[in-house]
Amino acid sequence: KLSLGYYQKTCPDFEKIIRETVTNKQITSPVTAAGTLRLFFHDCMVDGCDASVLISSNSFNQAEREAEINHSLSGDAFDVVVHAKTNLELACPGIVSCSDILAQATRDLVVMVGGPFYNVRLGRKDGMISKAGNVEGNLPTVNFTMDKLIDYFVERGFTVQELVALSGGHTIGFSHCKEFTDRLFHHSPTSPTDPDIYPKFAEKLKTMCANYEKDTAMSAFNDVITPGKFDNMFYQNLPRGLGLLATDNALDKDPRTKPFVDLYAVNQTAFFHDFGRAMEKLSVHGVKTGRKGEVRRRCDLFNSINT
Ligand code: HEM
Ligand SMILES: [Ca+2]
Ligand SMILES: [Ca+2]
Repeated sequence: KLSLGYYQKTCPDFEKIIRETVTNKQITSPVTAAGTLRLFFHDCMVDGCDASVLISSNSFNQAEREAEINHSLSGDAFDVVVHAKTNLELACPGIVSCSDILAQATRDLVVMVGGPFYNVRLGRKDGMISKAGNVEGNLPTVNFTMDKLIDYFVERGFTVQELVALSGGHTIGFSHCKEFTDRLFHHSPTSPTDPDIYPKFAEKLKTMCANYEKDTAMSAFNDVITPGKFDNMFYQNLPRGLGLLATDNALDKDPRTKPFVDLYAVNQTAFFHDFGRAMEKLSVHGVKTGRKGEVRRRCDLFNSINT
């Protein structure tokens, strides 16, 4: 029920307004692209791509943002959606859903930092539920075994190859120390540091994260070589011991995923093609249309709360 031309008649400047908004935002805050890509993933995997992740909590409802894993979502990512919504409400009030804004903004930001163009079909409605309790178990974490990670994606309709391609999202952005300190300090009784990590890289990370329990803001790039550029460097890093997260490193070890890591490391065109296809699929994951949702007036509030 979604279509590329959904707003052609009702909001002809939709594409232009989003493109201008994200361009301005990404230039002033270069972390926006990575933050928005992760925000979109966290939205789509919890109750579909319905902007449920954007809802603010109130005294009656603990929204998805309150879930521990979502505390580290980027403020700039929420911000770019709000800016786009404001500009769109001025041009065509009450027409464009927040879930469509997030999907389209994510694509434009991926393209802006060098990634592939892919089609974003439009016509999503915004969800009417956002509960912190729905988040746990619906998003993957770095302590997942490869069995668990594969099950997680396959249960949601994604293939192992799509798991590897989507993990390439970690070619941009960063992670806080607590996401990889187990690999630095508590790997095993005989070797506290994971021997898979290139030794000099491990030393740098250990110095940086030495006080991670107090200095909780400390973080490292997911792709140390080209952290701001969307490219296939993420896959080239893995066999060199430059993967940051345990789950990313594991992609290069497991025989089910390694062939795709090897392919994407030598063939950026294949990566871009597969990432684009997988993003098209992620972008329609569990979408709501018709009366299953609403077009929110404000992206952080259900309409019922304003009336
Ligand atoms: C495969 C399972 C995945 C796991 C276990 C995982 C885990 C993580 C973790 C722990 C962080 C660091 C968060 C922080 O400390 O702030 C992160 C960041 C990020 N993730 Fe994932 N992720 C996964 C899949 C994905 C997918 C499918 C995408 C998108 C296609 C994605 C995009 C990102 C981005 C762009 C960042 C950087 C965010 C920023 O810089 O603000 N991740 N991920
Ligand atoms: Ca959602
Ligand atoms: Ca990169």
